[in-house]
Amino acid sequence: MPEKSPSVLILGAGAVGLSFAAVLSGHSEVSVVCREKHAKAIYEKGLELSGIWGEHLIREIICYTSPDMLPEKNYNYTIITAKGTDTENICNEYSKVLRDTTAVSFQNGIGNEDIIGRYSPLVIGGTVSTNFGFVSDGHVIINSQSDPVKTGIYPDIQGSSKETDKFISFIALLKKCGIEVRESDDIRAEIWSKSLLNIAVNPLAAILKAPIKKLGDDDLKETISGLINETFLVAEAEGIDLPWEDPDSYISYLKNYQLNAFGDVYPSMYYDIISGKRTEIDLLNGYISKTGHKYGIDTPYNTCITNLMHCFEKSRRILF
Ligand SMILES: NC(=O)C1=CN([C@@H]2O[C@H](COP(=O)(O)OP(=O)(O)OC[C@H]3O[C@@H](n4cnc5c(N)ncnc54)[C@H](O)[C@@H]3O)[C@@H](O)[C@H]2O)C=CC1
Ligand SMILES: CC(C)(CO)C(=O)C(=O)O
Repeated sequence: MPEKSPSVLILGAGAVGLSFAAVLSGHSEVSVVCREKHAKAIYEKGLELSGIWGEHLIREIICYTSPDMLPEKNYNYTIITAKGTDTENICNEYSKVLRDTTAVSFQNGIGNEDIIGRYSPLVIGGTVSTNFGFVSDGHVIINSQSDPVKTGIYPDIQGSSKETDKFISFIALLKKCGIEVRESDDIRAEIWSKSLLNIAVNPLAAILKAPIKKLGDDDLKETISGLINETFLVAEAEGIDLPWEDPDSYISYLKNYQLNAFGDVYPSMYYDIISGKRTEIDLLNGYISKTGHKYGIDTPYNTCITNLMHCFEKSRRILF
């Protein structure tokens, strides 16, 4: 069979990475770095994808479970979909690959692209406002979505024409595979905008063991306002141009649109907690707390929720 072009490697392929692998395999040669249990299931029965991005069963996915298994090869694109807590570690393990590729982050949180930029000559940032989960090993499901994928050259579009061409080809590939995508000339602002949702929703849903729609409860109004107000202040200090005029305009959008778009599903942080894993709190609320401190901005809500999540992480690890 002739090799499909371009070549894509997905590093840290779990719910998000395997879903992208399934759809990208239509028009590219996809390899994934994943855990043994998924590799085994994919080789036995193929990679299965269900849900709103369509039903797929793909047999030609190449799986690797360690750096020494990778062939000597320059991948056109290397997409990182590991949790933000694992970004540095996975970049380190796969640094040889990252040296000669365009690296893309499809992760939550603030700071991943800065880490990846130390390993790769060109970084494309991305935000994904879609809910992904597992049916079983090697079988992923996409439940709901509030926005298209947004991507842009990180930190801004001031790249060379060669870099811009690589970015344009990447967008074209996503579109060809049927992924709804918007290009952004200010991906930092997009990452902060997407993080507002995760900052407001993820830790509270994890602590309350509640689906996303429950975050509209009046009892949580003050807490969510506190979290978002502080994030707006820190964003301003960082020179981030958020697309909402003020915190209340974003909170209306959250309540009237985003909470309903996700409804009954649970955010990724909930699954981290119930499976006893570390969460991405330090790249979200923890990032606001730490950066606020740098500028002398008080962030009591974000600091409190970050500390609570750290305690919760520890106790869940003891319980499970
Ligand atoms: N699940 C969701 O609905 C959404 C998740 N996100 C974000 O996307 C990112 C990925 O999330 P998920 O796919 O849910 O996480 P996941 O935990 O399902 O997948 C990450 C996978 O990477 C693997 N991994 C980590 N380090 C590795 C290494 N060194 N070698 C091999 N495998 C390694 C993990 O074992 C795991 O299987 C996170 O930043 C998350 O916040 C964004 C939007 C929605
Ligand atoms: C968009 C959302 C809330 C989808 O589940 C997400 O980013 C997450 O789960 O972390």
